[in-house]
Amino acid sequence: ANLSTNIAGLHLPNLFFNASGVCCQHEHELKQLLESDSGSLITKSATYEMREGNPSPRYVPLPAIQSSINSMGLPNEGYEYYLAYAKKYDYSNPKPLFVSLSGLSVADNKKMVEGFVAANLPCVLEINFSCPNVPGKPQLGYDMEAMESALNVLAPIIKKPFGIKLPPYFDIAHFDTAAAIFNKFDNLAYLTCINSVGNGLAIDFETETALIKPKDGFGGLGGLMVLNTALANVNAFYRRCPNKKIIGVGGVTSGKEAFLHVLAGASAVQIGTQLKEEGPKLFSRVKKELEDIMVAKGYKSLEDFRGKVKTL
Ligand SMILES: C=Cc1c(C(=O)O)[nH]c(=O)[nH]c1=O
Repeated sequence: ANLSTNIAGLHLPNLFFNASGVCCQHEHELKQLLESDSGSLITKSATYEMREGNPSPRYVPLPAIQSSINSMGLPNEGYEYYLAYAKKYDYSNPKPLFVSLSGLSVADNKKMVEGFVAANLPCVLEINFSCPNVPGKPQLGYDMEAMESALNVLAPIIKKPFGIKLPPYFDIAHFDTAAAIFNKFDNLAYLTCINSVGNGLAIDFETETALIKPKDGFGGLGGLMVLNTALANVNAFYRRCPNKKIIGVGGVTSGKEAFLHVLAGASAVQIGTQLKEEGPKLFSRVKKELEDIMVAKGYKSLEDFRGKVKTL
């Protein structure tokens, strides 16, 4: 079975990679991804300046439901660290490099994008419109006008194919409005759906206390509990944006959920919570699981079933 795929004009040897934020803030973590069975890798969302992020505990697994809650607060080494990494990356490596940028303002995103464009590197830029955990900063992904004006600034500067990281939407009208905006930008080559489901609250029954420290315990939800919201967002934009690819993320713990993401329309699949809990050896497991599923169902490539979810 062939698990290869193409995003933004680049070939990925297999469709799996990390969700931005997991196993990708520091070079040694990115090296682990390079040495794993992932098909690609993406860096932790960068801000213009380095950030420590929110106070801990700020990530907690919810093992009973194979999920997690986080309010990391955008800890990262600052965009120049990731620009330096992208400059010395070996692009003869079969794994393409994706770089995530999450500026605290459009001006910051513009400065970071200009830095990468000036360097003229083969890496793919992904603009994160959906960080739910920066206190006092409403996420761009839920402000349609702000998202469109940010794209009007950034898309012409980037020129090359790029992607955006989207929050989950929960209303058909929002899928319609957002897709209409995205379809205005030809070099917006792909959409990554979904970021964590924002501002959930996990409470410990025994101690009667919130599990994470930032924001009174409010944080982004990930893992199996967000799978069906993720599948809906992948399929909603797959149907509405025929000229764009969709990267599916949310709830992938095994080959089975990855299969469902491709059935919903995903061209690549990212893994966050399960990668955080299991480590990069996860990629060997889910690859094998998906290959076995495809053989059992008689599919030879992802194209044989991508987007072919049936309705009643
Ligand atoms: C980039 C910040 C993000 C963070 C974070 O650093 O808190 N957590 C998420 O679940 N999604 C994000 O996009």
